[in-house]
Amino acid sequence: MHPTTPAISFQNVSKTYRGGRVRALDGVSFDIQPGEFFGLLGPNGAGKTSLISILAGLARASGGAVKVLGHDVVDDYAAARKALGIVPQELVFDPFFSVRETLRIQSGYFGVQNNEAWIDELLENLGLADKAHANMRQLSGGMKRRVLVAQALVHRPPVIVLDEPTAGVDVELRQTLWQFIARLNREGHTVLLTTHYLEEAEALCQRIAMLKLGRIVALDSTSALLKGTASTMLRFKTDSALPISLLEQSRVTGRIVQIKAHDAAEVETILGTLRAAACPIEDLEIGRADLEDVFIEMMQREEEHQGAAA
Ligand SMILES: Nc1ncnc2c1ncn2[C@@H]1O[C@H](COP(=O)(O)OP(=O)(O)OP(=O)(O)O)[C@@H](O)[C@H]1O
Repeated sequence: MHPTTPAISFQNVSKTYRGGRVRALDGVSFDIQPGEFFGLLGPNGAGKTSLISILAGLARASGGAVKVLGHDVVDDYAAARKALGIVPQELVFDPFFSVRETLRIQSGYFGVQNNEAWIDELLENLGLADKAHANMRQLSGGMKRRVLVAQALVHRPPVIVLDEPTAGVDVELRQTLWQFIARLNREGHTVLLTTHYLEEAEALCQRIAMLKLGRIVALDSTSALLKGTASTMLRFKTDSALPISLLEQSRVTGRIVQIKAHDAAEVETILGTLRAAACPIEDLEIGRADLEDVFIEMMQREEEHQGAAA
């Protein structure tokens, strides 16, 4: 393999449904480099599942190409699939096999022999060691999800794809999972994560792509994305209407108001404006903007852009 071959390459990928009436992906292009921990974020319906399904070979792109370590997911399916470890959203298992049997079968599927030592390591690291002989149907939802992760990793894939792996998952599993995935990433595995938990993406991902209505609306290092936005956020509660001059930069949810500021001087100006307008505020907090703020800002910008284009 050439050293610059991307771990995953999306090249002008499009996907339409219902005879072209629904455009789920519209010219998506980006590369993920070997060893990266990459986040793919987007609101419901953005196209994340469509993109991951095409990557996994479960769906066909309507246009463009996807490659895994240089292997086209259609023309060179077996090689591309073997390079991928995909942790799906849905729990699908044969209920009659034990956990260890499930993992052995999956190893066999990828032609990996004598895999017991790695299976033991997976069971240990995912907190499944005492469940090795339990039948799948006896496991709780959280335990089943751990087996899904083990199953995805059983053939030691260089590229790991986690599709909303912690949706509805307890804190303990989230921690166990992230420790283990972070270790695999340090050891050189590439990780692609789709998540709704922005704090997870912020903590784990080196680069992030934001998808909206089938298009990439932002793609940058996590730190650059955070820097590109207003760095400070004022949060407070009020029962009064805000001064008009502050409305544009504010987000109001019931009594809770969040106002973006670029620096300390702007914070002072905002507080001065509130005072001058005799707008009483409670529970003032001044904090750093987080990825959620960036995300909302990007999504709003895109909406304005779409509005202007229409
Ligand atoms: N089989 C299908 N038939 C018709 N439309 C579909 C189909 N699958 C997805 N879509 C549409 O394509 C768009 C993208 O959906 P997709 O599931 O890829 O988004 P997503 O980002 O994964 O959303 P979520 O976070 O809700 O899973 C949506 O408008 C969705 O309604």
